Amino acid sequence: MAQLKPVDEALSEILAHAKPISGEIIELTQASNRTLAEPVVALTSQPPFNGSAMDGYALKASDGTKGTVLKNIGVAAAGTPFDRPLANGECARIYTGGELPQGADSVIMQEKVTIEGDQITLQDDVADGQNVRLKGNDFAKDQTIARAGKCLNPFDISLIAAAGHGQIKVTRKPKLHILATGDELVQPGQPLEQGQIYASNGFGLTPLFELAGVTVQDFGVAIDEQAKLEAKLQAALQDEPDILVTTGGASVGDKDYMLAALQAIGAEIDFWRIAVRPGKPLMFGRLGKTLIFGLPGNPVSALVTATVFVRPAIAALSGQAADPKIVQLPLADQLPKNGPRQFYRRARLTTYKSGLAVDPILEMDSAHLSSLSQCDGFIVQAPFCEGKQTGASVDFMMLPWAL
Ligand SMILES: Nc1nc2c(c(=O)[nH]1)N[C@H]1C(S)=C(S)[C@@H](COP(=O)(O)OP(=O)(O)OC[C@H]3O[C@@H](n4cnc5c(N)ncnc54)[C@H](O)[C@@H]3O)O[C@H]1N2
Ligand code: MOO
Repeated sequence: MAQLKPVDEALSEILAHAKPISGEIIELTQASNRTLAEPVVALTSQPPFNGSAMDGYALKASDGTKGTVLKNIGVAAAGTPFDRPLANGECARIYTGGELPQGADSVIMQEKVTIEGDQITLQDDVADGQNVRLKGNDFAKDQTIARAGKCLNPFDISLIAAAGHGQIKVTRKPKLHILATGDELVQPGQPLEQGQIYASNGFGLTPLFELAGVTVQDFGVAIDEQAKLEAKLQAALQDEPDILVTTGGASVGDKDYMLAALQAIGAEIDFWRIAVRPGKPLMFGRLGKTLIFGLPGNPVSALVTATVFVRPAIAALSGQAADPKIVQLPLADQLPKNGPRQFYRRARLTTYKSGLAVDPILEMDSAHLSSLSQCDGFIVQAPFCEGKQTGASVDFMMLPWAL
């Protein structure tokens, strides 16, 4: 058998073909989890004026000595500025978010004054600039506030709104099609006959990919006949998705037609079989602009390889830096040594000596879904690496929903 391709080599080859796709303008309300196609530059300074951080009185710091009596000459409310400049010995009532009147440079909280008619007496000293948010202290007009390639989270979206943008340019959402294979597969909800199992892969892969920011269409199940598989593949490729993901038929059994069927319809296969566990028979190829991932049928293999190989490709197509989110954490238990393939070993987050740690799950079967469902991520073990003792540090690929 040909040498298995190392994981890093396979990933670099995949990423070399996953170039960022075109951009489109969208409403900011639709921006969650979308990736910026260009930097966002502030249309205004934030705050746009010198404003108060407290409900109280705007004054000149030169008048701000404890015991001073000031005359209150008006109100500066948020949205309704006070239009007269303050003279020495004067103050203005101001609310949080109100613009400082001209001449004022400081604010005293209302709890720190006593009031009598239109006069206030300061109960504390006031420093220059106290309780004032200076214009542009958050960001300045024309400042870049978010970089191209940033996948937008809710906090980013508020920032962009505060900078005045109702629309932004993001990369188009990649389109991803899924096709399963296997005579034995039955949709959940249907009765199961002898020898059949439920088709579970598409159900996990769809949200896994959607969380990564693509639009998914599931083309169902192809039966194990090469001509029928070719027809199904052609249907799934017809409107040129950015990615096609198949599961099953990737190994060497007489009914494993995926490689032959992909070649027969004209796909160029870049590689088949990787030194990865689980997921050895993974194939990667291309047809036109579509990247094709032939994942193994075993459910754990399919979901792990989708995480390790397909998600970075989605990130790259979306214009993001591929970021596998690997962190170093101590082991909460012993870790057995590894064999010849890079192992993505199921593991749970836990605590060890009152810090965050990972607990390896010993189940290794690539069809065992309940252990996969219990894991928070994968300990990444290089080929042939030695076992490790409790407390030793390991590389951990955290799943997006882990914490
Ligand atoms: N002689 C060898 N046999 C196998 C090798 C090998 O190197 N030599 N590799 C093994 C490895 S590793 C894997 S992984 C599997 C992958 O096989 P296939 O990709 O051909 O997958 P299938 O045979 O189609 O299915 C395997 C298993 O998974 C179930 N399955 C398939 N699709 C689904 C689905 N959509 N939902 C749920 N379950 C699914 C299927 O019923 C089988 O039980 O090959 C090993 N064999
Ligand atoms: O690679 Mo297979 O997924 O080990 O069973």
